[in-house]
Amino acid sequence: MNATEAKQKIETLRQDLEQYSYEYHTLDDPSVSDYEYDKKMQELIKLEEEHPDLKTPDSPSQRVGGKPLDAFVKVQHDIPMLSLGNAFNDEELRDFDRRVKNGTDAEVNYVCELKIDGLAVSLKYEDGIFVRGATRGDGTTGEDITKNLRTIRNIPLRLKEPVTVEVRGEAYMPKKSFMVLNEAKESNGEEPFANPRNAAAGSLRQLDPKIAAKRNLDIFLYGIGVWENDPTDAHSERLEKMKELGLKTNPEWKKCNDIEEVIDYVNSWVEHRADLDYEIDGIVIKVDSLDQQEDLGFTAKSPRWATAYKFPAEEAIT
Ligand SMILES: NC(=O)c1cnc(N)c2cc(Br)sc12
Repeated sequence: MNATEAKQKIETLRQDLEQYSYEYHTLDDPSVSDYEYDKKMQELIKLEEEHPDLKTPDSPSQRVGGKPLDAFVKVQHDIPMLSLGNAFNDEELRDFDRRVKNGTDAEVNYVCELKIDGLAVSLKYEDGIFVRGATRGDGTTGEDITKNLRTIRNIPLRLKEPVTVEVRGEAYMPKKSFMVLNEAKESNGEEPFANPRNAAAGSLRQLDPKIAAKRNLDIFLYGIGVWENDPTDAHSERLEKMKELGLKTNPEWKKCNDIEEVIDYVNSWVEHRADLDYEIDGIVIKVDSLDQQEDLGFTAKSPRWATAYKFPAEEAIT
């Protein structure tokens, strides 16, 4: 096989493997067996070893790569990753709604989303290629944890379109993985993690990507930092476009026409949060229109166009 044929074969294998991984991890609907996947991965690795000039960081063969880091590099977020104001009961949600309506003349629609109890992260894609992942840090400065985030199978190394965008989301550890990890820790005489959030944060702050790769972490993407040629006018459109790009968004989001519908959504999840296979600590409510978000703006710390309804702390998983 000459270099041109090898390049074409490598590209075909990568596209197949990315599609299989997306079907398996994000859609939960694999079209091939693990054997078929592994056979193609071995073929890709062999071809890349025979043609090292064709091995690139976005290859599926490069997910768990490199030796342990000595330390994490600090990174500046182009747009600060802010925190949210809180609401603790229905009346405080109505207060939020009144403040929003005082800040805009148009009719207000909201988007409600589950507030994932994990570690907030930023993923940067340039021309569709995953180039950098970082923790939220203090909102302005985070840590570069790209190598660890690359081990999360639901983070595509290449988007379905060559867009340049920075997306934000929450990396988390599913409840089942948390229990298995803590059982292993306790049987090794190690201190168990207190909760899945600490386990996710502790795993992503490992300097050795091979450790993070074993922690079965997952992610939901829910926001946008910088987006070149952003084609959307509403947050709900962004969630749909992110999914089209191959990014994993949480399926439970809901567009609500008024605050009473928001309150119904919140109260339904107070009752059903234990049914989820991941932990949530509340509901995030956002004004859907991006123009209205811009009109409402920000306080020093938080957007005026969003709030977080906080649940009481959940009983520890035992
Ligand atoms: N869907 C969302 O916007 C969302 C979900 N889960 C979270 N932990 C957070 C935190 C911020 Br800040 S936003 C958000």
